[in-house]
Amino acid sequence: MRALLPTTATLPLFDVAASRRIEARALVHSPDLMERAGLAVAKLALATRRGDGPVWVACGPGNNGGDGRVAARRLAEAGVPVHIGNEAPTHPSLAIDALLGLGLNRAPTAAMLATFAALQACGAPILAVDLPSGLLADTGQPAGARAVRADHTLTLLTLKPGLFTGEGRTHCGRIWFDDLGIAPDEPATADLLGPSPAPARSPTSHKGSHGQVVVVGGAPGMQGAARLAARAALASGAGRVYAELLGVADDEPADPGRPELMRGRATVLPQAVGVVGCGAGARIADALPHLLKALPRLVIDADALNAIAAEPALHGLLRARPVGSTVLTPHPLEAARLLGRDTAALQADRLGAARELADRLACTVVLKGSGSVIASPRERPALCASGGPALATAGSGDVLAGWLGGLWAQQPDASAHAIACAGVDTHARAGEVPGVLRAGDLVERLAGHA
Ligand SMILES: NC(=O)C1=CN([C@@H]2O[C@H](COP(=O)(O)OP(=O)(O)OC[C@H]3O[C@@H](n4cnc5c(N)ncnc54)[C@H](O)[C@@H]3O)[C@@H](O)[C@H]2O)[C@@H](O)CC1
Ligand SMILES: Nc1ncnc2c1ncn2[C@@H]1O[C@H](COP(=O)(O)OP(=O)(O)O)[C@@H](O)[C@H]1O
Repeated sequence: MRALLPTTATLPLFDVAASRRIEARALVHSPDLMERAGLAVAKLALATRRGDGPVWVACGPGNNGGDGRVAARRLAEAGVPVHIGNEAPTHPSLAIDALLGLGLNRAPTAAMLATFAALQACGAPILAVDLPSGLLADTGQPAGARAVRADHTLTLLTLKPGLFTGEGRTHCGRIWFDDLGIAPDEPATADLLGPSPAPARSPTSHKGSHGQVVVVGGAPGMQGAARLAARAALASGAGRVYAELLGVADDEPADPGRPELMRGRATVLPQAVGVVGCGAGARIADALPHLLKALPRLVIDADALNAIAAEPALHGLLRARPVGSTVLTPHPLEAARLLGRDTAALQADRLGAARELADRLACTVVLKGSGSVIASPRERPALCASGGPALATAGSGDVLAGWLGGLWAQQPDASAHAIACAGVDTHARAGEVPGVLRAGDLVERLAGHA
């Protein structure tokens, strides 16, 4: 058993169907899985209970409840007072949520919701078995009005996508993992990203070795977004970074605070990686047909995504681009516009939505937000569990777009999917600070990583 985040390597994620197949095969040679699960829960309970009061174990009707009952027995054997039931004992030292796990298949009943509420009100830390009750393992969405908000979640046998995306992170608390001694014997449903190394820099390299980026955006009043993207591209180590600022006279500097940045035009930089759309306003729609046809590698963000959503003709140009040459970085609202649905429906299945969008537009899609999803046609999707609410501030998405463009400029042979996986995770890790991280400061933290 181990605490999982921050991840130190890429790890496999398995959805409910895959987890059940793995479990069924494992049970043939290891029929004592539930004993192992319960023992692991009991061990973590001993480490996380607060005080000497009884451990409350709330057990559901299925095997999740079975795990809870084994844990209760093990705790009792260790001399810990245990209370099994749907109502809290007096002054519990810990509450174990063993109500519902992988078998959640409908909105919780009123009686179940009442037990959730009692868990939440009992005053003890909550340890969820496998996943917080009421949370769907595939999507990280509550199946009904509410799911348990645990302080710790001990996930068993496999890691499930819903722990890390959607509402997963708010419900799981600290995530622990015990594989119960079983090695998964089928390909993962998705990858949970580990850390990525910075691009290598040869001792004899020069700026021409590290590629070019052109950021197209910065309409009147929104230059900051384009400048943040350009600064991030520069911080990644790109050799030359140009800003095509739609709202700034040609003889003005690209960024008075960052003299390394240059003015430039995508039309005369045919080898540059284009980072298109940051603070670009509606005018970007006119430039997009040329950009989509001319630039060999593109990161498309913000207003450019909205322009594409509004103009079906641009879908055809996107789809006509070479495989692996385009990354789209929508936040949930932008992704919802591109798919023609509402944000809540999109968030209800982030992994599915990102895959659908990637297939429809033949692009790599980074669906941003807690548990960013990276999906590309014919690739296994990836989930990023790094990052946190310090990134929930204006401009952090512009920084991501520029960072991806800068990484790609330096690694022209890398696929869009590989660049997106590496860049999203590094950007998110740089954002793991208490409080809020201003986007300009995020760039400085990223510069430390390059
Ligand atoms: N069988 C084993 O050896 C192992 C089992 N494990 C545990 O088993 C769990 C899966 O067990 P199950 O497949 O029995 O599923 P669960 O125990 O998660 O739930 C299934 C039961 O809950 C009911 N239910 C579903 N949604 C409900 C709702 N909204 N309100 C009220 N009741 C609802 C179902 O009708 C069924 O009776 C895993 O999450 C894990 O905790 C793992 O520990 C791995 C090993
Ligand atoms: N709670 C959070 N947890 C993890 N990452 C977050 C969170 N909130 C925001 N982010 C990240 O911050 C960035 C915000 O991007 P975006 O919404 O486009 O902002 P902006 O348009 O202001 O630049 C994305 O990379 C997103 O994944």
